[in-house]
Amino acid sequence: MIQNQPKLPKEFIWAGFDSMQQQENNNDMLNEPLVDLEGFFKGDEEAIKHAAELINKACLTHGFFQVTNHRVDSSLIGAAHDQMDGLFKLPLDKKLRVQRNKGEMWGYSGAHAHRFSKQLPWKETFSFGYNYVDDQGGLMNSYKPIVFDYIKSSLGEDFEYAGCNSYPPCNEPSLTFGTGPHCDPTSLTILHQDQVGGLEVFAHNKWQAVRPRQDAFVINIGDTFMAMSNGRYKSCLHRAVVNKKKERKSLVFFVNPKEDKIVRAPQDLIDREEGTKSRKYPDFKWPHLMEFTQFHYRADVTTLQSFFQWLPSSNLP
Ligand SMILES: O=C(O)CCC(=O)C(=O)O
Ligand SMILES: [Fe+2]
Repeated sequence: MIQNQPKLPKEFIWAGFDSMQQQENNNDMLNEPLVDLEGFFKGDEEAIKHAAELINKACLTHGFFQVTNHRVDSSLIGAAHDQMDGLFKLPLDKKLRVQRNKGEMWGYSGAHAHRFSKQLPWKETFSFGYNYVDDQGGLMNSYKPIVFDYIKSSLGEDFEYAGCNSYPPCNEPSLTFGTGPHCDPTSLTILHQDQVGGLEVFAHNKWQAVRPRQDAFVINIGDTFMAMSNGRYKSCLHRAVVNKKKERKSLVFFVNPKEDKIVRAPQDLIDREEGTKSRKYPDFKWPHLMEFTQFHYRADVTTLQSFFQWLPSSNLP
């Protein structure tokens, strides 16, 4: 297994990459808003207004916040982590039976080696599709109303997929990344991390660590939501670093528009723009951005610009 090697194999070395800055000595903690949803669930108007203000400000600046009192039972979150732990502990030959091959969206993958040849991420992942079924108050049902309504009302039934990440300990953590710097191509990403820590967000011109909170879900804006808001809401630039001693795990849930819907900022939002009132992004459909980021390009800081350059040549319907 990769983590047992004394020296970092060269495919995993990201040194020289611009965004390595501050990898070592990164003690800054992000002061992201922690949004308490208790008042939202109780219908307390003042509390809802306050939560909306916090979220709005976070989305305008760095696209990242955490929510507490989300009403997802902690035992359910614990059970999801237990299941994930069990998956990663399986012997490699069993994991490889569900290997995610080139051109596929789902399955097990070690370092995404089937997609990239260099600057591999120091992680293992399981990716799977998720079809929403009413689970009578379970995990998905509980947070769905909060974050999904806007996307649903403007873009129809959402399409979702999920993943589990495991970042093994690494002998030379400052030379690599668990997940390199990127913005998610998604509409929204919802993540629950264990207590090890390693998620970092680029905010106020520096990389800042996200304090792990067992009781919170991390929410971040992705490129699709940024396009839908005509660039007002920032797609969150983030990365995951690794450490020498501890394995870290995260559960991640991606929310996206339905395949046939056109991603386009609403006209009334454009009308409210100052100055030229122009659209900042061409129209697109989610499957095209997904195709681009899954099979042609590793999501990074400039995914959207690169996508719009690629799109005309893609021959997609
Ligand atoms: O594991 C993490 O904290 C980040 C994962 C991530 O950014 C992703 O899967 O897109
Ligand atoms: Fe991400």
